[in-house]
Amino acid sequence: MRSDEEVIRLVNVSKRYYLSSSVYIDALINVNLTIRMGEIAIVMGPSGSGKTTLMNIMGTLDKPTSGRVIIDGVDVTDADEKYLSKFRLERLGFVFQQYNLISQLTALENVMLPMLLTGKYTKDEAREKARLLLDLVGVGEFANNRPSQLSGGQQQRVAIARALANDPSFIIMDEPTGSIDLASSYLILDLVKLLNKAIGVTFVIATHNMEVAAIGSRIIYLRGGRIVSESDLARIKEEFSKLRVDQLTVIKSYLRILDLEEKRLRRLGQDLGEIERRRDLVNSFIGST
Ligand SMILES: Nc1ncnc2c1ncn2[C@@H]1O[C@H](COP(=O)(O)OP(=O)(O)OP(=O)(O)O)[C@@H](O)[C@H]1O
Repeated sequence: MRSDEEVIRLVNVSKRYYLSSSVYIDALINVNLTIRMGEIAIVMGPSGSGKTTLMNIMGTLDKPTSGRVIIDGVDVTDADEKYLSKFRLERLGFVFQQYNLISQLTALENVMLPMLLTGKYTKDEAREKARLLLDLVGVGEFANNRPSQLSGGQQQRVAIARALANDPSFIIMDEPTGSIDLASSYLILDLVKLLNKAIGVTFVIATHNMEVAAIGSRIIYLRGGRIVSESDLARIKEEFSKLRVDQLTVIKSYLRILDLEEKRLRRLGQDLGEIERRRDLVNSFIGST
């Protein structure tokens, strides 16, 4: 596969959910989208904007009501479930918020399973590759632990190793850091970046989290089932980067507090140096903005 090659192409994809014979929700409306090899594509948007529906369609877990879905150059729109489950196993990797590891199996066995299911690996080959994959994601020493004996971040890394097992064309991640602490989240994000840069793994990641989004090479922003245009995206980025507090209100209040403190210190006959220092700080901050 060449590096500019398309791994996903959606052509006029729409998805309508019927709640009754006459009431429906358009979860996706005429979505056209191409994801190329080597991208980290981020899917964002408000709750209910269609992210999960889009991810499920890209992962061949759901079918569009109309439009075409082409993965790895194969039009899978009308493919049956038997074909699709083999297709998913051999070509796609999935990492979910809740890890979805099999609780009765060890970390090693969880990573071996997708390889064994293809029938293309002997048990020894699968075991050896699974060990290497666990080392690669930094949890090799926990190979024989069951998921319940691992932290959330460690389980997520096992899930990434499992997703890599059959060398997928791309990995779909749904809120990959949603259930883990901050330190583990950074590890996972660094790992995703490294896998992308060093090994060229393609990722499609749905998230609400701007820190996750920041590792992306592209943001696909959904609103009301439609992809928001690139020009709107600049505005959305600006919205995100805006301070959520009104700077002027904070500064004015703070200056009033300093006035009050000054009065109090004068009353007590104390040194005003600290008050002056703080005023200078605020003034230099105002001067810099
Ligand atoms: N199985 C279903 N039956 C009926 N309506 C559905 C179904 N799945 C999703 N929807 C509706 O389709 C729209 C898009 O849902 P979707 O789950 O794709 O959004 P989302 O962006 O992933 O939301 P969130 O961020 O809250 O998970 C919503 O209005 C939702 O209520």
